[in-house]
Amino acid sequence: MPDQQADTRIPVTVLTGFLGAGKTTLLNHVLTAEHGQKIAVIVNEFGEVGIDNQLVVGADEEIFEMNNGCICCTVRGDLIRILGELMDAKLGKGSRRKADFDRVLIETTGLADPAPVAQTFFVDEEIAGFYRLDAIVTVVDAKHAGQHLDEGHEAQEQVAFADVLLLNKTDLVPVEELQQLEQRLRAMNSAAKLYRTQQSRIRMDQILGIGAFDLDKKLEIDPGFLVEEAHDHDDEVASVFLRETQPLDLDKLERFINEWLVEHGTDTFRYKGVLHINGVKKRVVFQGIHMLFSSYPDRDWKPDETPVSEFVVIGRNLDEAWFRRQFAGCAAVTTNT
Ligand SMILES: Nc1nc2c(ncn2[C@@H]2O[C@H](COP(=O)(O)OP(=O)(O)OP(=O)(O)O)[C@@H](O)[C@H]2O)c(=O)[nH]1
Repeated sequence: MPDQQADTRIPVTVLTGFLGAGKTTLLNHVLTAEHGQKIAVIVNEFGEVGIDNQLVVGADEEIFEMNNGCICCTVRGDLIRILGELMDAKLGKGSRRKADFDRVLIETTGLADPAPVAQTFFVDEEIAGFYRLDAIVTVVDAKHAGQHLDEGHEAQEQVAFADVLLLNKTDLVPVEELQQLEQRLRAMNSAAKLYRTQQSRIRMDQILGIGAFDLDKKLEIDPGFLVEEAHDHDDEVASVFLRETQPLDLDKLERFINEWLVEHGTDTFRYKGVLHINGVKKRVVFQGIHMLFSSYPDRDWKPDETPVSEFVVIGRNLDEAWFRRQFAGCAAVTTNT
């Protein structure tokens, strides 16, 4: 491993983990922690419009969104472009205003295979000269990981490629189940550091600046790592994006979601949104993963924002027309807020 002290390249942390595991929660910790570092963030979401960027704590200017596909395939060109622009901004070149940052954090979609993202830092010469991949941090949802690892190739790749595994949501499962899951994770990846977490809380020095990414080890796991182009995705997973300008009735929304989940909970990986709810002055954040969902008032709508509800559902066998009808049907009779 190269000497980290002598290496002046910008360290990059790739944050992965299956849908809803706790990546954005971790990102928010990193952005609010006292580490005295300036961090440029690149967020990639599955679906046309990002919800996550609205849920990341007050760091608007540093967030670069990539929403037109999955970071590991269709938008890898975008990733290279954004990294190039950031590099120019740091060096004071090009048309962008100068930006100073000490490290880069990339939050991938829950459906991304981290290998091609990591590959970017080795195969593109300019990128490799300026950035150093520090670590791949994978957040694992203790409640749902069993199912995700049984079903999908992406969740397995995310664990196999991790340098640090955060076994998160330990509050939701009994300790015996945690131990079994830990054994399963260890069997898949014995080299990664493994920490149990709640709300993705972890010390910054356990995930940042750890110099953990070791190319030789990754080549042992995946000998084609540096040359692979295509990889399989679960093609059946799709997303539906819903938007409504009329204020919504939250009870109606919860009723239709519940109705859907009775039959489709297993196939519905993730649903989340920022909502404009009738009679509520604040934005309402809605978070759902399989059968578990909750909503809470967040901050007031800003004077320059037009309140609107945006909601995304990600899963298999989604009935888009049904969702559109139901969502539109949640528009409430307006009361003054
Ligand atoms: N009970 C419990 N819930 C948690 C924990 N960590 C995160 N959550 C909740 O899980 C939900 C998903 O968390 P996120 O941080 O948005 O997950 P994510 O991985 O960014 O989700 P995607 O970007 O959609 O893939 C949110 O409602 C969090 O508040 C935890 O340790 N315990």
